[in-house]
Amino acid sequence: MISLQRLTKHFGSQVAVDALSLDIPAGQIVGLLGPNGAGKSTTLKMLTGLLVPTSGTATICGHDLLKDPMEVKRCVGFVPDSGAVFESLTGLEYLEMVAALYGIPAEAARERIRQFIAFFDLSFDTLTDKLLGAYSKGMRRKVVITAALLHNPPVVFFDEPLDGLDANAAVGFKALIQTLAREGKAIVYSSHILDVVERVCDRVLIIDKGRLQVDGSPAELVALHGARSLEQLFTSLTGGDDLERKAEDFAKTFRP
Ligand SMILES: Nc1ncnc2c1ncn2[C@@H]1O[C@H](COP(=O)(O)OP(=O)(O)OP(=O)(O)O)[C@@H](O)[C@H]1O
Repeated sequence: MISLQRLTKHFGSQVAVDALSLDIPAGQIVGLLGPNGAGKSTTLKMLTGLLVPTSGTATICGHDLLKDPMEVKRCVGFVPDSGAVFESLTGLEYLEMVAALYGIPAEAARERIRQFIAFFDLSFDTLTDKLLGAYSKGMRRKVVITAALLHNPPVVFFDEPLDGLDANAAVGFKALIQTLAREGKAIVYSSHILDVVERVCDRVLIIDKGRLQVDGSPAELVALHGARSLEQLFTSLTGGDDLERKAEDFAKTFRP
């Protein structure tokens, strides 16, 4: 359903994403992990048409990213880590605008929006009366997730989706993506919350400096590398050795 073929992005002389090649079938939840600056967001931005690759390409639902960008956009939903929205619209205005852009008829859009606000426990009054600029971070996140799923895309990319969600909403969200995957959607989930990734994802990709380091199920990878957990595997692969000693040395600098 998603196929990357040597997907690459340079920013000047810096290689942010370095010849990534992989395939993701329908119904799979894939965790995209990597340290800060590894190239995760850049990869997702290329796959959603927000950044043009320097070389390589990808196909999504059979559509080539470079040759067929509009078809690709129809097939994907994206929750970016920025959570940026039009702050001077109400939540409902924003969602209706997104629905109109995807060509969803107004009545069907209202019904879908109603289902999402019930799921996320948002009040309809908040959605109609308050401008998005006045929403809390978590409320805004719920609206952005709703917007990404409104057109029922077969492929969904989430960049740190739990950021700002309270514990109840996070539990609901995890159940939601597992249900979406069972219905056949391919889901790519970029996050730093490793224990959630370990529990929710069928497959984990760890990238570092734009290159794919490992690819497999969490249990497989942990066993293969003789690690105690995904977190330990992650720190050993991505240069996090000696973190406790470094923390102690750093804390010492605050001593009088
Ligand atoms: N628009 C840009 N212009 C120049 N450099 C960029 C741009 N966007 C990203 N980069 C660089 O590309 C590299 C990869 O960044 P990216 O945002 O993809 O990392 P990330 O894995 O998502 O990191 P984080 O976990 O911190 O969000 C970084 O070194 C970053 O500074």
